[in-house]
Amino acid sequence: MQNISQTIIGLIITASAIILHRFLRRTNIFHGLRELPGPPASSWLVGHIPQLIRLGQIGDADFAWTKKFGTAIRIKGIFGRDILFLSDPKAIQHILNLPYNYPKSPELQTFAIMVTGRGIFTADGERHALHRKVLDPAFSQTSLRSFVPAFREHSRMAMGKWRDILLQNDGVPVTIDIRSWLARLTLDSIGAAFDYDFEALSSDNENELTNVYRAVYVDTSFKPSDAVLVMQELVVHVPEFWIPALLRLPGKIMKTLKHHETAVDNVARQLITRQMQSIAGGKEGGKDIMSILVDENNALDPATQLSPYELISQMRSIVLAGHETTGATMSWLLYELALHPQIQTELRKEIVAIRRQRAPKELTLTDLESLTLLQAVIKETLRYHPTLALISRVARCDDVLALSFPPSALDNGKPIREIPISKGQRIFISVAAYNRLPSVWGEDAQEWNPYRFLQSKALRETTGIGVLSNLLTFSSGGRNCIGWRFAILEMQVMLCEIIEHFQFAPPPSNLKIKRVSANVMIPMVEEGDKEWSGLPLIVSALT
Ligand code: HEM
Repeated sequence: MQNISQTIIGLIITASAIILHRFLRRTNIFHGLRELPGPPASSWLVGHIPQLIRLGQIGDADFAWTKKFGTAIRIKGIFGRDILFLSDPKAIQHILNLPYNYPKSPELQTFAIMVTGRGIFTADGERHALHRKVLDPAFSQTSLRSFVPAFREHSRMAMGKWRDILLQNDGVPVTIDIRSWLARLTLDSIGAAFDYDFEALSSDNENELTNVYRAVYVDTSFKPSDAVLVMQELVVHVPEFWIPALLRLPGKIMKTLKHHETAVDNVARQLITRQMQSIAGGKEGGKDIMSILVDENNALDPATQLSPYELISQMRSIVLAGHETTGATMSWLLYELALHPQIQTELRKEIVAIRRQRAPKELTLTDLESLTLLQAVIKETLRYHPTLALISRVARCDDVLALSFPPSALDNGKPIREIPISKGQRIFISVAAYNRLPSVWGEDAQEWNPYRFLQSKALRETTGIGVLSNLLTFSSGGRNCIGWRFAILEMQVMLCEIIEHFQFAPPPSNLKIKRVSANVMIPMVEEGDKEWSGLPLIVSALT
């Protein structure tokens, strides 16, 4: 009897120790993060998450906290969890250069599996490296060059539709929801890169697929309630093999995700079958992304090859990651040009001048590269409006992070130069805040000013972050955006076509444009007490 009670007491003590240990780890009472400054949280349940993704405009909290507390801050997540909130270049660089030591945080990973399956976006470690190896050739310079005619053709198709709208209005400038058109244009452009017509532009209105994508972005993540935020945290504990069952649950979010899965998987299956049949028939494979992917995969040792499910997930990942991000960036770009008419005119002059030199031939890639203001306008928009404003990670092992800008004037008077990181530590990397650090971008970092990219590099602090001009917008390190060159090229082509022929002015004054979080940062219109996702601009035709 005594033995039994001793065993029970032993079990209770062990269980309590485990619970206490987990609690302490979670709240970081005893380690380095407790020294860091940060804003007070008004809710234990959801911490600062609403400020980041639900209240005000996206980036507002990031800018205010960074200005007040510095580039390494402690904030609160769900159930009082401490989160390291970073905009510090050295610390960010370290984390992103070790992608498998700092994988995606579990709640993001679970959601990403629900949306994209098991493709490049959700693969980890060696499997992720294999996904990149198989995909890299589809994003080579040669491959990208072959997509240019399709980018051009689809831009012209969208412009033809805008001309029709203007004609119906007797040529008088008209308000057009540019975001909806750019979402359709970028969806068709990425479809063309898969040699598939999503028919987003040719349909009279938004078609089933464009609606599905809009729903994936807006319905699943715009202004999530506290209950949804807590659910996302709890779903992490559900084993992965239950995810297909979760997608069958009732409710708007699950219904949208299931609808998206079915719609895109059907297309992906058709494309894989088409390429397999070409190979079986001895025909030369296509040059589109899926054909290259299937060919590269077939060349691998059969033991390591990607499964058909992984190939399908690959298409889901690329189409999702590749169209709305570019569409939203282009929307913000045209919005900024509408707000800065002088720069819009100067950009048009640059484009028209090179077009006159080349006519009747199309512009070459070298021509596009030579347009310095065009490059600067794209880079400045990527800096100012990063469509993925927050990158979320978790530490897989203990580590130490060195800082570029140690927070000074702490209570004990000692600046913190390094932060000890414990295994399991959640980290939010604020792309929005880093991209506007005055210490990196200058005192006018909070202004949209493309000329900063035309000044001497010496005027800006070089952080070595990212794939392009110190920007964090395409992330950095081994999990950077594989499609960044695709996005830049597509935007260059679209911009050349559109700015030459159309002029943009700000939306009517009763409409207020806000930057909101809906998986990506999208424009939201406030019209009285109504809110809708879109970006209406006043458009006039020039030629
Ligand atoms: C302006 C447009 C774009 C922006 C701002 C952007 C941004 C990003 C960012 C920040 C990441 C890292 C996410 C993370 O690790 O949590 C990422 C990853 C990715 N992007 Fe992009 N992206 C853009 C366009 C594209 C395009 C056009 C494609 C494909 C055609 C693409 C495909 C991908 C893929 C497949 C990944 C996952 C890479 C990996 O995990 O190895 N993106 N993107």
